[in-house]
Amino acid sequence: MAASISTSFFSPYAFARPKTGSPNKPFKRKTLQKPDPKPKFKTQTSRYKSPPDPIILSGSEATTYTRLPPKEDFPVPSLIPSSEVKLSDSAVAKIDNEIEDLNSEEEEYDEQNGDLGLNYGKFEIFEGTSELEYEGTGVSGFMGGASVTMHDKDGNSGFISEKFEVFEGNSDLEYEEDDDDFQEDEEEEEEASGFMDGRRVNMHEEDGTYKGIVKEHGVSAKLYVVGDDDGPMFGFDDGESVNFSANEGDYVEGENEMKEKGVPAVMRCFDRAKIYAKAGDGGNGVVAFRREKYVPLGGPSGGDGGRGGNVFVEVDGSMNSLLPFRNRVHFRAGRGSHGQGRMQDGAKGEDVVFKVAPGTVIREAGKEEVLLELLYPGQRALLLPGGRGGRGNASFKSGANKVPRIAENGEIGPEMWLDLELKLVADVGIVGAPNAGKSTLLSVISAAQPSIANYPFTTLLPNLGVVSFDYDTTMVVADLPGLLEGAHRGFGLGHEFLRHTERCSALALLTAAGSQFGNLLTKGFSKRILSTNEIKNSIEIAKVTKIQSPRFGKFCGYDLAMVNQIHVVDGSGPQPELEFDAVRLELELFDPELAEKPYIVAYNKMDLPEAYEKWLSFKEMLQARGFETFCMSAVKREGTHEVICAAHELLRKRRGEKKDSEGPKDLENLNHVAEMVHKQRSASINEFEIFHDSDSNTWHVVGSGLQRFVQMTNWRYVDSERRFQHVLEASGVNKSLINLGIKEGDTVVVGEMEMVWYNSANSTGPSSVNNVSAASVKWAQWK
Ligand SMILES: Nc1nc2c(ncn2[C@@H]2O[C@H](COP(=O)(O)OP(=O)(O)OP(=O)(O)O)[C@@H](O)[C@H]2O)c(=O)[nH]1
Ligand SMILES: [Mg+2]
Repeated sequence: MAASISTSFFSPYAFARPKTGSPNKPFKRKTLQKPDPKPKFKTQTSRYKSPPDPIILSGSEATTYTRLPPKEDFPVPSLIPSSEVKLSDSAVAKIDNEIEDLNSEEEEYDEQNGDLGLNYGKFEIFEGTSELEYEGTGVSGFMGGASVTMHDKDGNSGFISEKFEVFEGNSDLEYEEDDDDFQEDEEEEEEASGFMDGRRVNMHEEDGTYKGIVKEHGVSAKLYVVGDDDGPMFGFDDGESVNFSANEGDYVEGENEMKEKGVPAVMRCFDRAKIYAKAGDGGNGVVAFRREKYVPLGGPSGGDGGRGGNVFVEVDGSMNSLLPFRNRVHFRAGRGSHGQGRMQDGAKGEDVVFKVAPGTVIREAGKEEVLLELLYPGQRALLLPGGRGGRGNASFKSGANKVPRIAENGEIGPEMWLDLELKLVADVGIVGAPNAGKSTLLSVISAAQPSIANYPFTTLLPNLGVVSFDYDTTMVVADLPGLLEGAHRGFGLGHEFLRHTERCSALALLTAAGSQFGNLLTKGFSKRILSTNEIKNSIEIAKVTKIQSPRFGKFCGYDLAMVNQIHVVDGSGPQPELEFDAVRLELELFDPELAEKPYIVAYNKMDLPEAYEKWLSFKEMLQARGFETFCMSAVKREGTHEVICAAHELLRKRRGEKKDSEGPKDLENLNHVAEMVHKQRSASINEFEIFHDSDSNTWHVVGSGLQRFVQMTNWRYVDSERRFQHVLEASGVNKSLINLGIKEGDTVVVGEMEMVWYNSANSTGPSSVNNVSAASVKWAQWK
């Protein structure tokens, strides 16, 4: 109450008015220097992140790829020169040698022809592979089997003929224009073209901005470029900064970082996304009075506003990538309805739920701290709670004030930019003996490019690939290191290894054990098969290691339950049946549960006569044991489709079973983020800090409780101002300001309100609030 304020000699008045309340005075925005009293959850940091690790040729890094399903008519170079293939000189192995030859040849060529040449580094950026052949003289060569026209030194003639499919034969990037048009455009309007991520884009001028269209996976994205011809140019593609330069090879950095060149957006967005979530604002309360015949003095009847909608995040077991977030970035819950007369409260705002794949980690954008780690299908977390509805005047009725003319605004819902990262969990693991053709299979069914070579242990770390059946149906397949002797490859990799395998559960388990085998082997068991006991010991050690790393253990536990297997058997081996049994035994010894997971058997290398001959007996043997077996030639891409269809069927069944049997039971309470947000926002009004800006004589009162109070105060109502004065007094703000030496005429800023300090002693008296305000208040302004 105003009277209580008068007890102090320096009785302060801080007055506030909304900007609309001052029709006569011009609205002025005041620049405040410090501090920044921004609400905690409005953090907006750069949308750019450090670039992903470059893709390298060696198979020693865990890599993730995705692409559309292989098409029969896809223009891939024939790798098999004749019907019979000797592994030692198989075409796939040959490519490695050819790359080496190419490198040396290329250097020679550059030396001889100073001004024409092949820019090897340039090709490397396209997904890091180098199936690149050089034809010799002239200005053309071959890459991935497609003709490539070389550039001259200026970089302005020539381009890769055909479409972007030339890059490893699997990218669907293509230009809008065809080549001929492109050449013409280039001559007529040289400044109207440039390079984005190494690709030339034709631009046209429109309203002073250069615009162009880049087509990717059949979807065209508009590219806007600003800048001048001399300086670097920056482009924006779907609002995202892209590297764009006038000259090929120039590198233009984005705001904070550079993008990985040549990687289609689909791949970049596969396991990362940045989204915006905002909970709904609360509805406003209203001031209303009951007016009814025969009911004199009906009393206040303004209802409360409805609560804003919440933002939930839910794990969807059928998702295995974050690609859907390419289409939708903003998730806003509905706002609560306003209250109405006759004590009618507003309706609650609509909730919004965004779904993520199992294994998704959520962080506040730009921060390291993990907010949520969502592993299990069905898990649901309240991420942002909706804003509280404002109270209507019926709620302010009290013995002292039976006719309250006050109602609150609804609380603004919290908002947050979130970084999502998917720590991928494989749906299917390809297991088998070393050299069985596991990596070859993965390379054929997905866009993954694992190292393939005709010797055991080529694969040291898991490779992941996404197999797409259509745009909606995909599964993640992991190519695992060879199982039998692959164990001893773990030696020396230690925890580096674990870091990489974090994303691939099944593998993680197997290889963790492997590294222990490796340690044993180095202790003198080298080059001989371990005894069962030794293997069991190793497994125990491995399990302990696994448990020591909580996250690792968590993923392992989860993945183990999820992973199905494609067991690839090398048909060309001396005894495929024995090889098959040995791998099963290994799995069983490692973890009986793992061995019991559903699997299909794929008998590989059917193109080789020795495999073909043994196929029938192998099939009969497995049929007798009740297994369905497929035969295929991974290299020739024959029979692989049936294998992945069967694997997918297995997965589908399993997902169905899991849904029925497990469901989201015993799920831990994941609402801690919402609780944290709520706690921060509803801090007590007594918790505040005061900062003084002596240049402008401004006092900033910063405290989330007070700021929230200001935001929810509806200044249209007379009583609001009195209540606000009371809060300033009760919270101790006035006292603190006096102690700090505030002087008459100084500015006080609380939340969105700006007021002038007034000493009541100089005024007509504290009780006449209205008079004082008329005489002294500088109208409050919204910042
Ligand atoms: N003829 C023939 N050769 C194949 C076939 N599939 C794979 N190969 C060859 O077998 C060799 C081994 O293939 P990879 O895919 O590296 O085998 P892997 O199982 O991944 O081997 P590790 O990673 O060492 O365990 C390579 O030389 C392949 O070219 C096939 O269907 N037919
Ligand atoms: Mg391999």
